[in-house]
Amino acid sequence: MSGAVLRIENLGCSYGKDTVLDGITLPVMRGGSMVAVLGPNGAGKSTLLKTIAGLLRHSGSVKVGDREVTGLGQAEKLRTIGYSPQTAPQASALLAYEYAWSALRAALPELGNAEQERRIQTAFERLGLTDQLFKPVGALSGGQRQRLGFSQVLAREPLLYLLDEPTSALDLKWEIEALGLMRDRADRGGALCLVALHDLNLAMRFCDRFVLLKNGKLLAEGPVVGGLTPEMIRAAYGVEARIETCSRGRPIILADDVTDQETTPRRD
Ligand SMILES: Nc1ncnc2c1ncn2[C@@H]1O[C@H](COP(=O)(O)OP(=O)(O)OP(=O)(O)O)[C@@H](O)[C@H]1O
Repeated sequence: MSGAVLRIENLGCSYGKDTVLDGITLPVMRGGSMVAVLGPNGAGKSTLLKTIAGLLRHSGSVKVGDREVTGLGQAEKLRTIGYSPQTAPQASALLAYEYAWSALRAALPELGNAEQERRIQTAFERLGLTDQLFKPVGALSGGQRQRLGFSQVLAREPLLYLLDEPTSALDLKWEIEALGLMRDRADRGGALCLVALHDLNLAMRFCDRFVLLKNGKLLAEGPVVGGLTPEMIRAAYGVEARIETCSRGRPIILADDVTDQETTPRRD
């Protein structure tokens, strides 16, 4: 594959009889971009990322470079696509370092020991895990475990990152560090990153574009700054929100009230 280019056309995906993605067509996405995948619970964000990762059968087309993702072999997929699921690594007796190293060895055996070690150490340093190297995965905190899962993907240095809520267990500092790292991979490494997020302010701060899903359909897409509007937020989430400018000149979203009658408890 020559570069990080992703083409999605008329994508559909079902679980049994239930259609959960329907007719999703997106503009071509290229390396250097970080795209927020947004939408309420159950909108289809994880399903979209899993489908792009080639993990689910689908209709329509998902092309990574000039190849259908379903046509990529396992080794090629692991080299090209870094998919990080919503759930952090399961507790186990493996040491954190063994966990990361065995995954990297399986994905990129051609790297050799020295380069594998260098990449893992770099990823651990960037994610503040150096002190946890020799701890069993089961002895890590939830946020440390989530960072460990992320380190495994970072160490592979793929062209395409698919991160499903990578900050859900992280504290304020590590939210900024983790998404800053991804922004850096896009800006300086030419990677393309799709990241499912619930925090719209993190999306506004780190991503350049967004894809907004609702009920498995594309509600809107575009540049985050100027493109994501209070009307879209209301339509997607049933929440009244304002977009204001903070003292540093950055846009900030303030959520005021739930407006969706179906999800507002009656008081009478
Ligand atoms: N393995 C599965 N089998 C059947 N239905 C599923 C499965 N996984 C997800 N779904 C359904 O598909 C729909 C989309 O789920 P998905 O996990 O993609 O949503 P999401 O936008 O990532 O949600 P959340 O914000 O809650 O993580 C939901 O209605 C969900 O119930």
